[in-house]
Amino acid sequence: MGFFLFLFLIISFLISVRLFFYRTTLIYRLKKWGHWIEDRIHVHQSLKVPQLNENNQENLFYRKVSTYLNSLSTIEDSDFTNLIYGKKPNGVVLCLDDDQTILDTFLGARVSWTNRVERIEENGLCKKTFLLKLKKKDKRRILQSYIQHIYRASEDIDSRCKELKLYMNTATLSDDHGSIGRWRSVRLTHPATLETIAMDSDLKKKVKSDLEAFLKSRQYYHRLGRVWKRSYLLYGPSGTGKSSFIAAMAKFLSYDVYDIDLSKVVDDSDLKMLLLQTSSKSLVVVEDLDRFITSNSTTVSLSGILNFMDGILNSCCGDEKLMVFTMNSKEKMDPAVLRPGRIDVHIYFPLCNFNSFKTLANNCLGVKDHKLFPQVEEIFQTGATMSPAEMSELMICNRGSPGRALRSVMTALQINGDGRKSVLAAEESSSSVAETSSVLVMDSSCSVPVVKEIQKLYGLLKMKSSKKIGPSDQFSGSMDRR
Ligand SMILES: Nc1ncnc2c1ncn2[C@@H]1O[C@H](COP(=O)(O)OP(=O)(O)OP(=O)(O)O)[C@@H](O)[C@H]1O
Ligand SMILES: [Mg+2]
Repeated sequence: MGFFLFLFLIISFLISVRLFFYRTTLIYRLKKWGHWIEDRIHVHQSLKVPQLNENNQENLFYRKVSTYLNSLSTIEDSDFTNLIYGKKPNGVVLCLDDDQTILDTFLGARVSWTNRVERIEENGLCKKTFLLKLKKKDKRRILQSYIQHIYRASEDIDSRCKELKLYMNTATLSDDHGSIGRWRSVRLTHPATLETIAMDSDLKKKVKSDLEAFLKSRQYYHRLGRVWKRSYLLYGPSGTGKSSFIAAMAKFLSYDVYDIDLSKVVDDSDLKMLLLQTSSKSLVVVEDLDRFITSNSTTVSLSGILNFMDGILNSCCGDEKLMVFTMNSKEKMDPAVLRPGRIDVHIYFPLCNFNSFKTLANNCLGVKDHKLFPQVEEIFQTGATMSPAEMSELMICNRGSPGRALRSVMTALQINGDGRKSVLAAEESSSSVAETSSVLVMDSSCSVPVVKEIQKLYGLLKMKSSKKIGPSDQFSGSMDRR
């Protein structure tokens, strides 16, 4: 009995000591002393990573080390650190303080980094250096792979926090800030994401997984001896979300967008030059390709465009590229333009159906369900439809009252419905949904003239509704329209 009591007391004592160590900073202190003693026993080597090289130019490795160190979990656990406003909205990042040291471990070796900042009295400038200290015995074993690890990790972080850019080609060479050769850039601020695009949910999933598979297939493309690129054709009536989808794709992939305006391209070789000046991990976009090809409104020849879409030059302008072309209709297109390899994925953007209406109602009005939904569904069943652009603007104009917004959508659909029925009946026979291993095709009915009719009708509706709505609604109701 006495023995068990003694054992119990010993165990309780040990648990209390352990709790005491962990609840206080003692364990932390002990670890620190342990490291201090270990550091005195081993021979260390120090390596400097200066911010500037001998020509006073930026040492890019310094920036990579900085990104890497600021992402380490040890910085979160350090005694003190700086909180700095980050690139992402509402994002705050941790940042090493001057002369702060943090620890890192790699392949079982412990290394320390010190953020050395020397102030130069004469000119008041600072000389910044990262000082890497590691055991001499670990140096040969880990240094090479540790440097590669820092490179990879910082590039990964950079691509995740990257600010996306939209490049547009200019008619002449530009030396403005943010320009590269003939490309001029602005921040890509389009708010569309794949989630906000009203689109058949299965198709959206297929596109997402196609994009994800593309991102992972570097080895595959290289083994096949093919350029790591994929081409998409987005086609459908005006206002169905093709341009918004491009912005959403760019965000999903974290790629910059190079938007080529063919009317500003002088000739075939000019088009080649533009392509050569694009970087990898980008989306190269040509909007309204059908208009340029069928109306000869560009000085670029058809063969120039075909070579641009799938020529030898593609292999010289950086890997990992998506090419996206938009059209209202592909009917009058030369089959050579659409052949696999030039276009891998065809995505049709249809006018609204009940499902896309629900997505738009959720986006624009924050309404997931409403008592008027069954009536709207009935109207869609009669074959009435309109473009998502028209529908979302009707909703935005009336966003103060979801009921009024839905009624205005219903009225627009009803007035238009009779006219569309005959069009849809004629087109239904030709509608199909098909998919092959490399090509996604979704065809259904569309007719641009009808969209124009709705635009006229929409003008009338807007006038009517603007009489009832408040000043903010009137403002958005008078938004510029195509
Ligand atoms: N499928 C959609 N889902 C969500 N919003 C959409 C959709 N289609 C259009 N819109 C809205 O309508 C507006 C116009 O869309 P967008 O410019 O992407 O159409 P488009 O197909 O590129 O038209 P165009 O052929 O005339 O260039 C966008 O601001 C977007 O908010
Ligand atoms: Mg567009």
